[in-house]
Amino acid sequence: MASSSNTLAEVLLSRRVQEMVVNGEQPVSLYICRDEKDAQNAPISPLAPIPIIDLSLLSSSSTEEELQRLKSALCCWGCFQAINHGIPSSFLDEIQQVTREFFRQSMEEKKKYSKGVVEEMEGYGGDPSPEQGQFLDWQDRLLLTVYPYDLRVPKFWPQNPQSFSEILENYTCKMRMVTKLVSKSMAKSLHLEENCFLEQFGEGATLQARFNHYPCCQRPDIVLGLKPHSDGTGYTIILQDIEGLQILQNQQWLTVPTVPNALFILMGDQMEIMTNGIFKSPVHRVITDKEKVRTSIAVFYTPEKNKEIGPQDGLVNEERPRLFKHVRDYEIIHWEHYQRGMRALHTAQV
Ligand SMILES: O=C(O)CCC(=O)C(=O)O
Ligand SMILES: [Fe+2]
Repeated sequence: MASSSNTLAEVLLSRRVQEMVVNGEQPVSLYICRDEKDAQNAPISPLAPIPIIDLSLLSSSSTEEELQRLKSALCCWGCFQAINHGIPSSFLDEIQQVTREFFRQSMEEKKKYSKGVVEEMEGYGGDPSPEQGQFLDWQDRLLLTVYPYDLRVPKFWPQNPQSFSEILENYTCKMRMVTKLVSKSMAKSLHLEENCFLEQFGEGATLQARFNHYPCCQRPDIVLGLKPHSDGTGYTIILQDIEGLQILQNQQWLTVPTVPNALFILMGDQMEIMTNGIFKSPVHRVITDKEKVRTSIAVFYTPEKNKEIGPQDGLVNEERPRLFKHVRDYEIIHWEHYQRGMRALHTAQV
């Protein structure tokens, strides 16, 4: 049975944050993540010196030097800024523009693509209501499965702006190219057969696009755009327009800088499992801002449904004993933990 505070969460989640902002409403208690005293003492978050990797140096005749820079980025940070990925900057501008246009439309138009409040993941709205005691995120989002094609749910694909679907189709092709190159390069950087991660992900590996809209918030000191979490994916490819994303490194929150035309690529828990703990899946969050609206597009790359994944053979040996079991559909257990404000990685440990 739903508790009273869960009912309140459901009432709040049936409304859009964007609507509350337009009505001049202040965030109510369920959006508040910390008390004001803690907020006053919170240290400022410096920019994170996240390595920049030139993807053009990784294609075909990969240079060993760039591969080792990639490996080192993923061992230390679990993420990197990918430049020279082959996607024209004009196209990156276009997909960001059409995302902003989607969220600028009337509520009536956007609500044609509404998801259910309590459980449904895909569609327009907020994430399903978390467990009691967990706070809500100051954001609205549109989540769409884009690959494989037969898993798409067309009723959630916006008809307006009219170019939305075509641009997303094109972005899906580009993301597939990026995942192939990055998955192969990660394998090569660890001196493994180049297709080994692609084989673990499987032919039917899924790509989901999450369009995040973070409206302005009058209390950025106590309200977050997205709560701290690691991703349950294999890995995630993020396009951000302005700063706001932070990663936790040595117990300190650091801001991910915006690098012009870069894709920010972040390991999820399943890559940490497949690399037997060599690559890290970083905890991250999104902060809010009083004056600036933030838009990001996160593409989640996740192993095929029902497919078992586990530490790659060449990465388990006497010096490096097996840290993780084989798992299947890990993202489901990840989500159950996420809703309780917990990480799920320990459930995969041996
Ligand atoms: O908005 C962002 O930059 C990150 C979003 C994110 O972490 C997520 O959707 O899982
Ligand atoms: Fe995330």
